[in-house]
Parts: sequence; C-alpha cells; structure tokens
Amino acid sequence: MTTRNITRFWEWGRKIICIGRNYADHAKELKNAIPTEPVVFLKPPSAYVREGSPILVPLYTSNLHHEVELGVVIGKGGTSIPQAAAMEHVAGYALCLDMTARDIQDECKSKGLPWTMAKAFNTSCPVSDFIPKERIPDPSSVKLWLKVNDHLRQSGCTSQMIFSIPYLISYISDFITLEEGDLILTGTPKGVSSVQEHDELQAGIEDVITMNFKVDRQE
Ligand SMILES: O=C([O-])CC(=O)C(=O)O
Ligand SMILES: [Mg+2]
Repeated sequence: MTTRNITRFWEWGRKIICIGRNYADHAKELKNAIPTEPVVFLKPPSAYVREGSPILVPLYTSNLHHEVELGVVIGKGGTSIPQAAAMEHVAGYALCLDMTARDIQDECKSKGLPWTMAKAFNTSCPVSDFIPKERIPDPSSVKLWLKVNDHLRQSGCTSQMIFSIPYLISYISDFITLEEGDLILTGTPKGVSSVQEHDELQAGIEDVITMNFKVDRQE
C-alpha cells in the first residue's frame, strides 16, 4: 500500500477553494467593487497541472489570463475554525496560477451565471512544488511575481490582501469543511494579462520558489 504524502497534495483529489478580488488593485483593474466579504469559487482537482506539462488554452476562449496567487495547503481539517487557531491547520504553501478565460467570465458575469467554464477547466490550476510551512514564516508579507516571455506582468505582496489567510480559513470553514490536502488560492494582485499558445510563463515567490509553464493550444 502506498501512503499519501502531503508534498503531493495535487494527487489527492481534494478541493481547490479560490478567493476572488482579494487585492484592491486587481479588483479596480477589472472595474469590480472592493468586496466587503470574500468572493469564493471552486476548481475541481482535475484543474491541476504540474511543471513539465503545458497549460492548455480551452477552444472556447480567445482571452486566457494568468493570475499569480499564493496557495495555502491545509494539513489538518476542520469546520468552523476560529481565526486564532487557523494557522495550526496549515501544512504549507504552493505558488499557483488561477488561469481564467476572461471573455467567458465577462459573459457569465453579465448574464448572472456561474464562473465554472471560465475558471475550472483542465489545466486551470498550475501549481509549484509543495512549500513546507517553515519556509514562509510570515505568509502575510511575501512578494509574488509573474513574467510572460521574460516581461514582468504581475508583482505584488500578500500584505495587500483585503482578507488575511487566518480570516479566509475561518470564513470558508464556516460553510465548507476543510480537509487535509485542500488548497486555498488567496487571490491575485494587479497586472493580469492575456497569454497565447507558445508563451512561456515564469512565476515566483521572492527568495522561496520559481516555476515555469508553457502555453499550448488544446487539440
Ligand atoms: O477573476 C477574478 O478577477 C477574481 C479572482 O480570481 C482573483 O481576484 O484572483
Ligand atoms: Mg484568482
């Protein structure tokens, strides 16, 4: 029998819970209101893609955007987790991209429909290697960046988040039980932009990790 290892959480089939509009500068660039409560949506575990495999542009979009985000990997499950205990439930982190079919999302928004087609497609969640908790002692102040073909597009700091990681863990766990191996994407800073087939994306958390992904067209 093989034992599950949290360092390969993407193989566990657990939830990917995403927070939107958690950076005011990104909410503004898309002309969205600054939220007074977290905006929550989900991706299925089939959205994961790892370095070495390409990000695939769905056939139905002509405006695929990158969103670089800090991911929080849950190590201990729970329901109604108090903010003060939230960090005890964190096993570590991952650098993540929330790939978004922006044209489809705009259409869904205008029709009042869910974002599933825009956010949850195959390869919509590229993830880095697992980052043990000790490697990011202060997750409320880490710098994230993303380059497309060597041009810097996104650069932000988790200190700009509207809702903190402990607040998000507590908020989510009030209505979705968190389980070991779940991943929370904490939102993206400004600078989101289009990617095309053959583009090369490079992203990093300053002093901690970098990752690279190629973009390909779906066959
Ligand atoms: O699509 C959006 O703008 C919402 C979102 O995921 C984010 O802010 O990270
Ligand atoms: Mg996002």
